Amino acid sequence: MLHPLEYRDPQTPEALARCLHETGFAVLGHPPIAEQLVQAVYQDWATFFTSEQKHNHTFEPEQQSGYFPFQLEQAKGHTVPDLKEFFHLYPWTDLPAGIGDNTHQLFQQLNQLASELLVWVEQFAPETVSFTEPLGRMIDGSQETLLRLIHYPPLAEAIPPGAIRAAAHEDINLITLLPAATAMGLELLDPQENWVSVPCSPGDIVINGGDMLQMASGGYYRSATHRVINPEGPMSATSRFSMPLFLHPRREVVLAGTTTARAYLLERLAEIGLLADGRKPLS
Ligand SMILES: O=C(O)CCC(=O)C(=O)O
Ligand SMILES: [Fe+2]
Repeated sequence: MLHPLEYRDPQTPEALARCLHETGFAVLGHPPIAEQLVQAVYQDWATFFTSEQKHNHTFEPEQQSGYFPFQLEQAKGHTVPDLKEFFHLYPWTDLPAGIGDNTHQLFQQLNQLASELLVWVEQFAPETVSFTEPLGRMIDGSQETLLRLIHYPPLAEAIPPGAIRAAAHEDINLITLLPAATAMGLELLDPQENWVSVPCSPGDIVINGGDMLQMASGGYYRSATHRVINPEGPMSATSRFSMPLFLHPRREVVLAGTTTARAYLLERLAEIGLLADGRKPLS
């Protein structure tokens, strides 16, 4: 099911649409993104997460841009915080010192690839599915799209009960492009409710549909539930890095009916309490 679809294979546009319909997930092999670029970006951010300067970039709740520290404390209520720290980079976010142009290049290249994939997704949707504007264009010039650079540190000896690297969730946005992470751990909940491990060969890109695509397609495309599980054995002493690009439409784009992308996002953020206390991240 999750065999990589080859970017250049003429069957791939249709197969990608089918995967996003059936499972909400696909893996793209040999995409037009240089693996060296991905590795260079991982290197830069590994250095950032190691240095104490990261604390000078702590996010502002209003903007949701910047560094989100690892949350050691036991969270209130039912939620246990994920075992991760991360940085949210929007097109307008200032890069921390030491982060080079590679990160901007990767952002731009992934964004361009996403436009192409969205054209395929629209082209191979059934005629009964109509979008309010061409899907590929919804993300043009969007200031809401963000690259989330994530560091999952080695597991501590005592982790809070139930805490995992990333708890089961769906992404809010249209689609997500995820260059292969540095280690395994990503799992997808398939339509039969089984957790399936998502492969991550270096160079591949994992694609998943989000809630906005599900809504804009009247439910045709699935927003798949996924999570990142904790490693076992020697791997638990190692870090894992990943960097999903969450593609968001421009804020005024109408997703369905009269709901704009902005209104939908605010609704979702209010639901998860983000607007109230600014602690929870955006996906
Ligand atoms: O780290 C990963 O592989 C996935 C992360 C993820 O799903 C998210 O941040 O929304
Ligand atoms: Fe996610």
